[in-house]
Amino acid sequence: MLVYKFGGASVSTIVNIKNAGEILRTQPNNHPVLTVVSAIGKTTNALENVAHAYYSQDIQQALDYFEIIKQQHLNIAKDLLTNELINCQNQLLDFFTEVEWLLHDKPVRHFDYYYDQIVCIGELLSTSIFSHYLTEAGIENTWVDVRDILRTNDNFREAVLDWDYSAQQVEQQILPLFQDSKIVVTQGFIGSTTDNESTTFGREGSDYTGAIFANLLNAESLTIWKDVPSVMNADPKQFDFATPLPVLSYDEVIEMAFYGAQIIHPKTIKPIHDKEIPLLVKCFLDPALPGTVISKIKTKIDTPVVILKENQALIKFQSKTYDFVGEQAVSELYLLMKKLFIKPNMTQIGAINFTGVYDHISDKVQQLALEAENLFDVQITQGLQMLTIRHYQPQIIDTLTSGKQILLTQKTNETIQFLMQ
Ligand SMILES: Nc1ncnc2c1ncn2[C@@H]1O[C@H](COP(=O)(O)OP(=O)(O)O)[C@@H](O)[C@H]1O
Ligand SMILES: N[C@@H](CC(=O)OP(=O)(O)O)C(=O)O
Repeated sequence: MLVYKFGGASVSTIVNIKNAGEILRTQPNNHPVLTVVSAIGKTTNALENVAHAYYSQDIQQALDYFEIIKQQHLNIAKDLLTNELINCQNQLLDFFTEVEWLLHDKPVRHFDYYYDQIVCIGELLSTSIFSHYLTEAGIENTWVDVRDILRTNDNFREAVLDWDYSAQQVEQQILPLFQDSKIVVTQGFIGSTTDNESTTFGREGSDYTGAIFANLLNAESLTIWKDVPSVMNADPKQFDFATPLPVLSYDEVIEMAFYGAQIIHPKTIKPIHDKEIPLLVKCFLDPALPGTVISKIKTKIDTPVVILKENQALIKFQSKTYDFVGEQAVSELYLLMKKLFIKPNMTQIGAINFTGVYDHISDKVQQLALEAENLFDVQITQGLQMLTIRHYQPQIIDTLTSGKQILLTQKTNETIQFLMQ
């Protein structure tokens, strides 16, 4: 059993969808493949706009945004399909109706609940189109609504998997499907509660879904198909010195992901690490390239690995009373962060202040600052960059920090970090 994950980029155009189909058709040894697919291109961002417009009760704006998404998907289906077109359109229309019904109701619950009910549709649409395309191309497959399989709690936007229940569903519902066809197509990123409410695992969470299925199916490997030749020592879109890393250990990749390397979602590693399942990162544009093999084997890395995170916000929490910021104040701050599902990328503590650096997800950062104002004087600095260099050398530090104002630095034997502007 193999698990393949196709991200938004690998199904973003007609050519890419056909290409992903060919990867499945020509997959060596004709293994059964559980295929996890993300929303097409940047659909999730577009659906986020629908959710925000809806929650601020600008219904017309929400419907207008949604109309664009509908047309984009209908156009892709029209361009891609002939025999399967009607079946696919009918399935798409059912999903559209689900969202439109919701958009006509008044919001009475928390934003994160509505976010998940709306945003989950991206993966349902993409998999419907992809599965119908495979059928049309003569590649037998079965489409599955992953919300019938992956059960989560109701932490909307950051749902936690019920492993036992989901394992049962995989055994009872997924495994028998492979008797009919070698390929099962399902959605990344989404799940569902016991009350059949849709949930999501956090942005870019489809890699995690791939890892969940690899674990539950005891897969031979998990392959994540990307638009780059492999995992590299930096994002090639940001740095032209980026070079491929052909082999990596789970330990290295979990650190890279933790520090913000956009190539793999941080939650992906644990489920495959626990069953020692290799993770292959391969290029969908050229499947013959070797890509990167990630496994438990420790490898020495000679080249510095660079991660640059943009859009960071520094929040300085200063004691209002000139009392020390001790364990009581720090634990209250962490409880607040837990409540808001926001985690610091870097922290520093002084006598009368605590400093945290966060991804600037606007609603969360503002809310944290606002709620912390009961306890601290709060000051936010936005628009910062966080540079992390693993296996650092003096020369690369000089090159990458030259001309920058450094606001914070942290250093261990392996990793150096700079918050800069
Ligand atoms: N260390 C890295 N090595 C390779 N690519 C990286 C790295 N860090 C970030 N990237 C970026 O990750 C992108 C692919 O990931 P992503 O866009 O999330 O794909 P998808 O949405 O298809 O899963 C690449 O285009 C590349 O710009
Ligand atoms: N579509 C979701 C989940 C995801 O993982 O997407 P991608 O595989 O394209 O990063 C998102 O954009 O957050």
